Amino acid sequence: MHQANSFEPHARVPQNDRPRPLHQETGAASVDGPALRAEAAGELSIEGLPGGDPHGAHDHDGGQVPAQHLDAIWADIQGVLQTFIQREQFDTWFRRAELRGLDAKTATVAVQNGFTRYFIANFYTDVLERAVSEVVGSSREVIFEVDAELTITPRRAMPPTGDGPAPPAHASGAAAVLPPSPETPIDGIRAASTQSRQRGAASPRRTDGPEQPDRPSTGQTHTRASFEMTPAPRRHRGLLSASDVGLNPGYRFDAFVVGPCNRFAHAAAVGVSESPGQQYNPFFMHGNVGLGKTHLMQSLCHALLERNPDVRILYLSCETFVNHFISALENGDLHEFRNKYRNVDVLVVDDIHLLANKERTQEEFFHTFNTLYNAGKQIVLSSDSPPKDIPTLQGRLVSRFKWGLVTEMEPPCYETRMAILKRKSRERGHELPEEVARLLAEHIDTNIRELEGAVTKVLGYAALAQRPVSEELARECLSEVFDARPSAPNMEDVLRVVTQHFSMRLSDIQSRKRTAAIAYARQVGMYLARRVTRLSLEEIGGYFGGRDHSTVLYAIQKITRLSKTDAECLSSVRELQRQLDSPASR
Ligand SMILES: Nc1ncnc2c1ncn2[C@@H]1O[C@H](COP(=O)(O)OP(=O)(O)OP(=O)(O)O)[C@@H](O)[C@H]1O
Repeated sequence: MHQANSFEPHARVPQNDRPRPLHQETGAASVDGPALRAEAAGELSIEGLPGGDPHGAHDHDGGQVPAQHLDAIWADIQGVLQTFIQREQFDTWFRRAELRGLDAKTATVAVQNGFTRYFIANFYTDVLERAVSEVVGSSREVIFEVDAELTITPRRAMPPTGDGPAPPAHASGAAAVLPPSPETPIDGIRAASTQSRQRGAASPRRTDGPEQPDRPSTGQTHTRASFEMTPAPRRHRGLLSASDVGLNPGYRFDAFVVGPCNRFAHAAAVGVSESPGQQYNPFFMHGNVGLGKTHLMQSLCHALLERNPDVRILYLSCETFVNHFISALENGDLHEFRNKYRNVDVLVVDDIHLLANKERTQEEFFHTFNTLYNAGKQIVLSSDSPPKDIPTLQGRLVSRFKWGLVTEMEPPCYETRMAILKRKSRERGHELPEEVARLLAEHIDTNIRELEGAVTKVLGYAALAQRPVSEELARECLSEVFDARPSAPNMEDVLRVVTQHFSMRLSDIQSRKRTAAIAYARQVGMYLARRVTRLSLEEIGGYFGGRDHSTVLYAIQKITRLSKTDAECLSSVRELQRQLDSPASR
């Protein structure tokens, strides 16, 4: 059974591969590349920063950094900011901002409106100043100015809108050339949503819209309109251009290996593709990462488009929906936003669990859902957990998500793993020897993406080394899978030892409850999480019921203090730390 929810943060974040602040990683990084860097580093130096200031954040003239360097410096500051805060927060508050001035004492940051200034000044000054300090090498007071133009003009230097925080630039400046991954969007549409958001000119603010009834007036299948395609002949057939992913040509039903773990979801997806907007509406798939949700959703889209190339499919991540909505609110473009989302035949939203804790967006999604549903349009959703387990999801959305078909994708059984391994190696032009397939299937049992990665690695390694694919070779190149090296403790371990030690339920630790005992256990957990993982304060807060970074910081400070003065606290912390350090006790 899928159990991810209990140990997952409210927003999914990578644990161990977070980019470090740029100066720590490389000592020099810039979107503008080595030329600017060399010029700046060569000419200028800054007090207290060994090796000089990579950006030339120091000038010859009155302490002001020359304007032509500000964009590169800001791009780096944005990169560091993205390692401190979650991407949605970054996108909301900092993506459009610009650095307008930098001298020995201050950094002047322009933002698009007074509300943003108020919000950043009140809630993000600390992180912003830390990021500035990390990049320029010493602290500056941040001063804000408002520039309404930023609402509509594109940023001069914009960090990439990828799947995660902007990766740090590497000192060498040489990017590794990798083959396109099967998950690489093929039509480059991903950036379009951001651009269109920036293009949107301010128009009169309209935050109200026609409300939809809370439930269809009678049974769903009778009252909804039947599924009729909106006649919209288009030059480019495929997903609507507001989609933020392209369809991977390999993600089709016939490339999907069916086993007991996914048989039901597969059958339902085929059913939806054959009669959209009917019995499986909405179609809600949930399961852990890498189990084939995206593959199935995209197969469904391919099949729909093959049947009718004019079908209007909007396919996007929940994050994009949230960002578009916030942007529409800011720009007073709600009307256009609603037009876009409510005039489709099929709405596919990946990672709908990201609606957690976003009240206004949930409200908007509720109305989008109702409009489409009542018009007989198909809604397809994927999530890491079932509707009822998505934290703070409004009851009316939970119930709507259950109206159609909710299905879980489970980890594949051994036979399915074997079949997938063989299929993936055949797709790459090789037959995996039986004993190698067995070895991989025995050791990689929870994530099909990892299974696929292992095939790629083994075949690639064999080709490079010009050796036959064998058990020995697989063990050699997948040492991380086979070596029984004790792994570093992760959040799951922290939560487990803390709940056991204090005899508490995980749900209590993650709840809003503030009784002294629960709050104390929670604080000890946050303290340990900071010591044994590389997660940011924000991320740690996510695992403790969505607490913010200042709550986590407070907890860490409190337990640090207490463990110096209170013997009981010290003994608890020591015992828990011992358990976390010893894999056998975890
Ligand atoms: N049953 C399957 N048959 C063949 N390939 C599969 C199957 N399930 C998953 N895969 C492959 O595994 C990889 C990961 O699958 P996918 O991206 O669909 O997972 P996901 O559940 O959407 O994960 P996430 O939640 O991380 O987005 C893809 O390359 C996909 O083609």
